[in-house]
Order: sequence, then C-alpha cells, then structure tokens
Amino acid sequence: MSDTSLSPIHVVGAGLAGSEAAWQIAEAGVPVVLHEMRPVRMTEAHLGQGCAELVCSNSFRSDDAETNAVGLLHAEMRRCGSIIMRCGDAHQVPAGGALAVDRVGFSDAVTAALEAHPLIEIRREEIAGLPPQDWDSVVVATGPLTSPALSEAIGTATDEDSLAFFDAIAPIVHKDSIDFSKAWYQSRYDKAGPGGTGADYINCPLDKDQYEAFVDALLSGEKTEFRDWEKDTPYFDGCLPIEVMAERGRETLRHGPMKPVGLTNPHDPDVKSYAIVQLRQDNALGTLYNMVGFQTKLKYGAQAAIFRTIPGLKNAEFARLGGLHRNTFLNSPKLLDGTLRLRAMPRLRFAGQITGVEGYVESAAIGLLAGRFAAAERRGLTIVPPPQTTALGALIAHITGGHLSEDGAQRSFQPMNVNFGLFPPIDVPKVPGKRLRGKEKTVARKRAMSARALADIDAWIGLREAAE
Ligand SMILES: Cc1cc2nc3c(=O)[nH]c(=O)nc-3n(C[C@H](O)[C@H](O)[C@H](O)COP(=O)(O)OP(=O)(O)OC[C@H]3O[C@@H](n4cnc5c(N)ncnc54)[C@H](O)[C@@H]3O)c2cc1C
Repeated sequence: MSDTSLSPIHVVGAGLAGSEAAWQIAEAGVPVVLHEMRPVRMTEAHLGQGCAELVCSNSFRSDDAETNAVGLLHAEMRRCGSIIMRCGDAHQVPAGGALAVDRVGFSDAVTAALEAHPLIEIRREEIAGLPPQDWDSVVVATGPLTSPALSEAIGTATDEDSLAFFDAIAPIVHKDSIDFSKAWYQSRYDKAGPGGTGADYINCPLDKDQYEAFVDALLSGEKTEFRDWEKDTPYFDGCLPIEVMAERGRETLRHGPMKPVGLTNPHDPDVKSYAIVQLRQDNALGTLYNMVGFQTKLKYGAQAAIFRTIPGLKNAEFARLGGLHRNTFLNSPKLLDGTLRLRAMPRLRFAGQITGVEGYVESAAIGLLAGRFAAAERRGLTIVPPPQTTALGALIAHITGGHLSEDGAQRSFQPMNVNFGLFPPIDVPKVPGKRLRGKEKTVARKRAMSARALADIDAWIGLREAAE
C-alpha cells in the first residue's frame, strides 16, 4: 500500500497530535516529514526532546468505554490503530479507573516507533513562520505553546487576534517524603480499574479546622501577577487553579479536588475526614506522585509553605511545583473547514490543542483525524469524516462547526474536552417491567450512546478500508 512516489506530507510538531498524525499518514502508505523544534528550541513546559512528551499530569483520564466519553474515545482510537493509545497501554501505571502512563517510557516508545517507520523522517528544526509554499500539504500540530514566530504568522494569515487563555499545572511530590503515619493508599470507592489495585492513590486527610486554615492560606497566598494585557485572559473551567476555585466559595474545594467521599482513613476509621487531598502515581517506578487537581498560580515559596500544611505533606519534597502557562488556539468553527483545513489556505491543516480541543487524548484524536484526512487527500480518496454519533466525530463536529457563536458577538469558542453533551441525543432503551430514573437513566443513556458509537466507528473504519 505504500507509495514512495507520492510527495511527502509535512507535519509540524511531534507532540501528542503531530506524532499521531505522522503515524496515521505513514500507515496509510504516504511519506511524512515530521518537523520538531525540540531540542533546538524548547517550550516553557517541555523538558526533553522525546515525541509526545506529557507536560503535566500523566493521566489519559477514565478508561471506561461504556459510560465515560474519554474512555470511549480511547476505545475508538485503539480501533483506528492509534500509536498514542498503543504506547499508552504498553506503559500504563496503576491509577484506579483511569489510564495513567509512565511518561518517560511512553514518550520513548512513541519516539522509537516513529523513528523506525520507513515512511517517516524526523527533522529537528523550528518552522519559524508559515511553511514554505512548495509544501502543498501540511499538518500544523504545534500545540498550546506554539513558538512565537509561527503563531504570529498564523495570526496574520487568519486575520485574527490570536486568543490566549491561561492554564495552570499541578505540583509533583517525591513519595518517600510523604508521612504514611497520616497518609494512606486507597482508590476512591476501592475501584481497581484497568491496571489498578483499588489502592492506587495516596490520600491526605484534613479536619475542619485544617481545611479552613488551608483555604485562608490559599486566599491570602502570594500569586503570580498577570501583566496588564493578560488580565482579560480567561481560564479554561476544567483546569482552574485551586486558589481560583477557593475564591469561588469556601466549600468549592471540598466538592471538587478535595472531596472526602469514597475513602476511609485507616489511621482513624471512625472519624470522617472533612476534606481529602489525593496524589496519583506519576512514574513507573512509583517514586513520584502528582497532587490531583492542584494546578496553581501561587508563587513557588507560597506553594511549598501552604502545601506542607496538609497532613502527611509536612516534609514534602517537590519534584516540580505548579505553574502557569498560556494557551493559544484558533477560532476553529470560523477558520477551519470540516476536514480541518484552514479555509484561507487549504494546504494547511490543523491538529491538536491549537484547534481548540483540550487534553492529551483529544489532541491525539484530532491528530489521528488530520493524519487520515491528509493521507486520503494525497491518495485521491474521498474524505469522509466520522459520524457525530462517535466520540471522534462529536469532537471534530464541535470544533469545525458545532459550537455556536453569534455573528459579531465576542468570540466565545473555548477549548473542550470530549463529553457526552457533544453527541446527538439517543432514546434510553426500555427495560421490561422497570421505569429507569435519575442516575440509572443517565448511565443507561451513556451506555446506549457508547454502543452506538462503537458500532458506527467500526462502520466508518470499514468504509475507508473499502475505498482502498
Ligand atoms: C503546561 C501545560 C500543562 C498541561 N497539562 C495537561 C494535563 O495535565 N492533562 C491534559 O490532558 N492536557 C494538558 N495540557 C493540555 C494539552 O492537552 C497538552 O498540551 C497536549 O500536549 C497538546 O497536544 P498537542 O499535540 O496539540 O501539543 P504538544 O503536545 O504541546 O506538541 C506540540 C509540539 O510542537 C512543537 N513545536 C511548537 N512550535 C513549533 C515550531 N514552530 N516548529 C516545530 N515544532 C514546534 C513543540 O515542541 C511540541 O513538541 C497541558 C498543556 C500545557 C501547556
């Protein structure tokens, strides 16, 4: 099926999306040149030169393909031969119901697979402006930290003020600095999940006084200040810094990342904790743990001081403290066509977080689609996007048209994780002799949507195979 007489497709950026796009193109038999600027030029967040480096958490989130939209996306991507999912599965670490990976093993495996593919050439260079005119098919997958020279060129080409918003990352703690006379291992509701034991998280309990003092410290702690032009930059709601959550109400954290449900403190089993901080394994060795949901823009000194007030973390040593980062993404519903091409310059196709999806898996998923579309176009095949009833289809439909914003209104398109709200509605299947209500009905609806999605993705994959 490979045809080396075809001229190559250029992929810019070997992150989650670019690695997946390059793989899909090459697997479709089309040569690829993959341009990655690291290590020649680094971003603010990447530490090494590996492909598909995970810059913060090591989690691909829930792996439940029956009732969780991201778990369903995992399943669909596996069926499409995703390299990101293949390497993720091969390097998973225990994380309850989530799929978490050893970040180094994962990135090494993706890099090795790409380097070994006969149709992929990797060039270590920055594309510091619009790609050369004679590149007639390009996938731009340069992510939230696209280098300034390229993002300015894209801004000019699209005639848009590039919209930026802020995200924050969570700290990572050395496990051997955690005090296990206070902390304990347990997954919420003892859920074992795909690679877990039911005791995968480290939990640190707070009583009411400790929680109130912690919230006070967050509210008064010294924050990284925004510069003037950055002040109107909004946060993405799914990744709010904890101190911003605390500002929204004193109980917000107790109902969010510090919720005390589904966990029992073995050191004091009769006393219900008022709030609980969870840490999740971050590397295969099990030596590092990240503080779940503790992304923050507190200054480093304040972070260390405040987090050490958490019982069990008094002597915590931090492998990395939390921090702020900027995100850049296109107003995709306006600028991209249904196959991710820039309307104003169709030789450029976009993939990953720069298209306005959020998250490692979603970014890779859009890379998967961009790669398949670019390869089909190069081979003269008709491009058929996946139906919106699938997770892949729901995601691309959202970024290329599903999001509604009124003409002339301020741009309202915001990065989006995959979720069942993006799927067309479905009738909940009837259970003879039983009337489903509440949670039971919601779960039944999700199961029905997932079953429909998996059947439809198989049909879509079959269509492509039939075209070849
Ligand atoms: C600090 C931070 C923390 C995040 N935390 C999480 C998290 O915990 N969980 C989660 O699911 N998502 C997180 N995200 C969001 C997002 O899902 C990830 O950034 C994801 O890696 C995006 O995938 P991508 O392929 O679009 O971009 P990336 O994975 O960032 O890949 C882009 C690649 O392009 C390269 N590049 C950039 N400009 C150029 C150029 N001009 N020429 C050549 N190469 C270039 C970069 O070096 C990089 O390798 C985070 C993002 C950031 C920035």
